Parts: sequence; C-alpha cells; structure tokens
Amino acid sequence: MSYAVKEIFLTLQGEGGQIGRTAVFCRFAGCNLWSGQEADRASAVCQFCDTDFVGMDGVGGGRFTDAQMLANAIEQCWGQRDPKQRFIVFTGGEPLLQLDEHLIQVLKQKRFYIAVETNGTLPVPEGVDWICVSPKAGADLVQKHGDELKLIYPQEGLEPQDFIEFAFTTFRLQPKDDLNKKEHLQKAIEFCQNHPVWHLSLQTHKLIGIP
Ligand SMILES: C[S@@+](CC[C@H](N)C(=O)[O-])C[C@H]1O[C@@H](n2cnc3c(N)ncnc32)[C@H](O)[C@@H]1O
Ligand SMILES: Nc1nc2[nH]cc(C(=O)O)c2c(=O)[nH]1
Ligand code: SF4
Ligand SMILES: [Mg+2]
Repeated sequence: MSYAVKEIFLTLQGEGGQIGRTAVFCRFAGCNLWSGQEADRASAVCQFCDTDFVGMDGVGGGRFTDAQMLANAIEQCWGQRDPKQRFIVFTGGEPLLQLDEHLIQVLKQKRFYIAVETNGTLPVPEGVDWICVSPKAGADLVQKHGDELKLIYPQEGLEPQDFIEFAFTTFRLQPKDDLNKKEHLQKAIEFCQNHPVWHLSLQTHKLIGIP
C-alpha cells in the first residue's frame, strides 16, 4: 500500500510521557474527524485542531509507494544519531487511517521505538510500543487501552472522569490551545490538583519554539 505523508521532521517529543525525547515525527495526511479546510471547521466533529495535515507538501512529505520507502525516509531523517535511541512518532491527521503492521515491522527491523498519537476512533495495529489516545467529543472511542490517555481540556460533553476506568497507564489533561488558552490552563491545573490521577500535559514545543 502507499502512504500520503504531510511532513517528516526531527524534533523533541513535546507532549506527554515521552516528553523531551528526540524523535522523528511522521505526520500522515488526512483525518476522519475534520477535512482540514478552515471552511469546514465549524461543522467538523473535531473543531480545535492546531495542525495543518492537508496535502503532502510539507518538509519531507510526499506519496510513498511502499513501507520500505517510507521507513527509509524516516531512517534518513534520524541520520547518524545513536541507533539505539531511534524513536518515531506517527501522528497526523489521523495516523491510524494509514499506519499498518507492515510499516511497523519494517521499522522494527530498523530498531525504531514506535509511538502513535491517535484520536482513538480506530484500533492500533500490533507492534506499536507507545500508544497515546486523545479522545474527541462526538467521536466513538474504539481504542480503550494504551500508555497514556491525553484528554484535551475542556471539551463540552467529555468529562475526564468518563475515562478513568479504561486501561491506560497514565491519564493526562492537556489544555486546549485556542483564544481562551489561559483560562483552559487554569481550569486544567485546578482539575489536576483536585483529581491527582490526572497529570498536566503541556505542549512544550510551542513554549520553546520548535516544531
Ligand atoms: C494534531 S493531533 C494528531 C493525532 C490524532 N489525530 C489525535 O487527535 O490524537 C496531535 C495531538 O494534538 C492534540 N491537539 C490538537 N489540537 C490541539 C489544541 N488546539 N490544543 C491542544 N492539543 C491539541 C491532539 O489532541 C493530539 O493529542
Ligand atoms: N514537538 C512536537 N511534539 C508533539 N507531540 C505530539 C504532536 C502532534 O502533533 O501529534 C507534536 C508536535 O507537533 N510537535
Ligand atoms: S482528530 Fe486529531 S488531527 Fe483530526 S482534527 Fe482532531 S486533533 Fe486534528
Ligand atoms: Mg502538534
């Protein structure tokens, strides 16, 4: 199968339990909860997305005709850095529209530790090492286990305590980045302090100005 990729870049994981770790990010094009067009935002299931995932025109993006070609591009982006630390984060858009077991196997042969950032509406294929699920109001949650549940907060119709029985190792609240982000941060801090099973997750890459 071929893969539509918006961009491939090296950065630090800015969010969640792997924060600060050098990673190759592979951002797949397309999402099942928003077209990515501003004109459709108000009618989308997911309306607060902070990401451009439309097209294949980003740095390192393009159409990859098979898993080996995409894995080679990811390996090349990691470059000569310590091969024992190889770390790939699949995101998007919604990565599980495209990430499959074949690509995972090829990357495992290259000794990559594989993480995924998903909205949880599709099952995660076998072999992923780190599963981060970020549920969205109005979308059915299918992937109910993983390493972290990262809830963007607040979302009307989604309460953090709705998720606490699911089989995630950690639960994080990430303040929604929009025009009211200061209020959302205060609210998230307060919620975490009153419900300590929830840990605050900040988008640190935005704070330090890296992609
Ligand atoms: C762009 S999404 C792509 C992965 C997947 N579609 C998802 O929603 O999890 C990457 C991460 O950014 C989070 N995110 C998106 N927009 C955000 C915003 N405005 N504020 C805070 N986090 C946001 C998502 O919830 C997700 O955890
Ligand atoms: N540095 C950095 N860390 C991230 N963690 C999750 C991201 C995402 O967009 O999925 C992201 C991102 O876009 N940049
Ligand atoms: S599900 Fe993820 S990629 Fe899709 S619109 Fe929402 S935040 Fe963006
Ligand atoms: Mg991002």
